[in-house]
Amino acid sequence: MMLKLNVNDETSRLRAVVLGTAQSNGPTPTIEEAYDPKSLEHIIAGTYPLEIDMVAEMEGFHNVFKKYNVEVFRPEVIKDYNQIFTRDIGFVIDDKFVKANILPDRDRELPAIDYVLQQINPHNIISAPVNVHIEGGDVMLWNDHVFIGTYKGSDYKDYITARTNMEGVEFIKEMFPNKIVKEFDLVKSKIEPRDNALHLDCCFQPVGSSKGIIYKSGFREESDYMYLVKLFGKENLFHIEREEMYNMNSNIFSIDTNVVVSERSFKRLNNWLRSNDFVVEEISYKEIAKQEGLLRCSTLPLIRD
Ligand SMILES: NC(=O)NCCC[C@H](N)C(=O)O
Repeated sequence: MMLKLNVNDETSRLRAVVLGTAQSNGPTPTIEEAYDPKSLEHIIAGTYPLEIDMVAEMEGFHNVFKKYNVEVFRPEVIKDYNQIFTRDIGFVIDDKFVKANILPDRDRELPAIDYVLQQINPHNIISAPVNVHIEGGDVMLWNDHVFIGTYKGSDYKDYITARTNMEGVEFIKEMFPNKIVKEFDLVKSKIEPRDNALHLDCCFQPVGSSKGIIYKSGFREESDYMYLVKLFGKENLFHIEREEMYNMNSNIFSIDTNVVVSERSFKRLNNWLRSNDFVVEEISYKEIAKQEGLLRCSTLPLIRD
């Protein structure tokens, strides 16, 4: 049976997804090996998460998918390799699977889902030229729109936390001429996770059919933030603070327009969601959060209604 890919937004009823794995995550990385500032912070502090705890957290996530009868694919396990954040290794737009051109430190992750790609019509798989950098955490669908996080600074190449370049934005425009592609210039830091929007989903994400979660200071340009305010309406955006951004509140995950998986410590956000008639499936994900990724980052949706 071939997979009939279909993703047009972030929140329609989910039918099939790739969920990353924390199995054989490997030993705690060295300072030199870290490729995001939050992992770095925990490596230095001696609080880097343990595999056994992260595996348990991902099982909790998997159980929510089972409850909602979502078909779940897992990557083949590579020995001692981090494969938690499947989101970034590729993404689906409409019926096309776009292979990401990811950070070289992470380039073994994509071949581990080859068995999934083999169930997709090869005409629907897109590869980008080598000058294109793009990761799935920066790509977000909103009906006619594709939102893309990028970094426009001339020092782009110095930032290991800048993962999507303007060539990546142009590539998506060329491949999807019928979409309105809007890029967002994100703040980046190599050393302070509170001032680093690693991907767009670390400072913004739509929920439901008309709402969104946003961290204003994640955007280098106020006009980019204003674009989303105009599109969604200010009253529909839940604004998070610096510490909430650091804890990754914008990185929850939607199973349906009224069902959201969230971290149980996100009290203020979860209350807002419930008061707006969302069903909030609360799970524990605080250990994985130490690696500067959360629930959206751990998933790669293949089919939504
Ligand atoms: N979409 C995301 O924000 N993914 C999180 C990736 C975290 C991982 N430590 C990285 O730096 O690539």
